[in-house]
Amino acid sequence: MTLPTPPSKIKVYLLTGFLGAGKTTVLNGLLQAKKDEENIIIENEFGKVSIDSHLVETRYCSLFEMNNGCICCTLDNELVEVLASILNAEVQPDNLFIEASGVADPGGIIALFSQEEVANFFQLHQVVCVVDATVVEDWMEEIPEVSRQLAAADLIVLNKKSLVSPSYLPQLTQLVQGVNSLAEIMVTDHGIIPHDILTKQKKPWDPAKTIPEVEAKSPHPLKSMLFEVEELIDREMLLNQLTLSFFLSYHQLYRMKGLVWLSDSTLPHIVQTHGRQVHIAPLEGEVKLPYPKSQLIFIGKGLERKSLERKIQRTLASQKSNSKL
Ligand SMILES: Nc1nc2c(ncn2[C@@H]2O[C@H](COP(=O)(O)OP(=O)(O)OP(=O)(O)O)[C@@H](O)[C@H]2O)c(=O)[nH]1
Repeated sequence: MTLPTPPSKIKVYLLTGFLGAGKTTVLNGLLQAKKDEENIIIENEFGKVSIDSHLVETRYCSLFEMNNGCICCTLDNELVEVLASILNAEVQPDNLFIEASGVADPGGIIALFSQEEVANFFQLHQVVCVVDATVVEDWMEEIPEVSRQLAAADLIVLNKKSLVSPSYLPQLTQLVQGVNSLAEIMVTDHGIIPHDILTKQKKPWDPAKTIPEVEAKSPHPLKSMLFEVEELIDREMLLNQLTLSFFLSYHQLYRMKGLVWLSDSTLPHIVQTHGRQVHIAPLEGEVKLPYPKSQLIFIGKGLERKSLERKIQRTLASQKSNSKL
C-alpha cells in the first residue's frame, strides 16, 4: 500500500467470540459510546448471507460486509482490500471495529495489524472476546477456536450471566483464566461494559506464547447452510421445530439465524438461537428481503441438508392450514 500517512492512526477494536456469544450486542454498546466520532465497522459472518448487517446500529457508523468466508481465512486479500479502501475514503475514521466471524481464529488478524505496512495507519487497541456463559464450558472442549479466541483477548466479556446460576460464575471465571490469565475479565448481561475500556492500550502480544496450537486451522470444521423459502412461515411451528432441533443436536448445531416472514404478521422478523434458546422478534428498519422470501442459516458440524429441509418444510404456514382440512 503506498498511501499518504493520515494525521493520526485509526484505532482498531477487534471483537471475537464464538457464534451467538453477544459480539454484535457489545458492538452496539460501544458504538453508542463513540457516537460523536467517525466509526467504521467490518462485519464478517460465517455464511454467504449477512443477517448481522440488520442488527448493527448503523446510525453511528459505516459498514463494510465481508461475507466471502471467515475473516481469518481471507486475510491476505479481502481484509487488506477493505483496509486500503478505508484509507482511500474521503473522511478518515477515528475508530475501526472489526466483528470477526464466530469461528475466526484471531491470531492471524492480530498479526496482520502488527505488520509495519498496516501498523503505520492502524493501531490495534483492544481485542475483546465475548463469551456465552451458558455454553462456553462445553464449547471449549469441542471447538478449538473457542480457546484460541480466549487466549488472544485483552478483555474477556463473560456474557449472559443471568442465564446461569450465580454459584457457577466463579468456576467459569477460573476456567477462562486458565486459558488466559493476563486478560481482564468482565461478567455481564447484554454485553454492557464500561466504555472507558476503549481508552486502554493493548498489551504487547506474543502469538507463540499465548495461543494454543489448533490441529486443523483451516478450513474450519463447521459448515454454514443457507435455506430460502418463498412461503409464509408459521411462528409456532418454527419455534417448535428449532427448539427441538437444538435440543436434540446440541453438540452438532451451534447457531441458527434468519430473516423470516411469518403468517401472523406483516413485519419481517429475525429468528435466532443463543445457546439452546430460540428467539423470534420483529425487525425494524429497512430489510432487503422481498416478501414473502425468508432466509434461514444453520451453522454446525456434520449438518445434513435433507434433514434440515424437512424440518423447515414442516414450518410452512400452508402446510399447517392444509393439515387442518
Ligand atoms: N438473555 C440474554 N441474551 C443476550 C445477552 N447478550 C446477547 N443476547 C442475545 O443473544 C443473541 C446473540 O447475540 P449477538 O450479539 O447477535 O451474538 P453474536 O456473537 O454477534 O452472534 P454471531 O454474529 O452469530 O456469532 C441475541 O438474540 C442477543 O439479543 C444476554 O446477556 N442475555
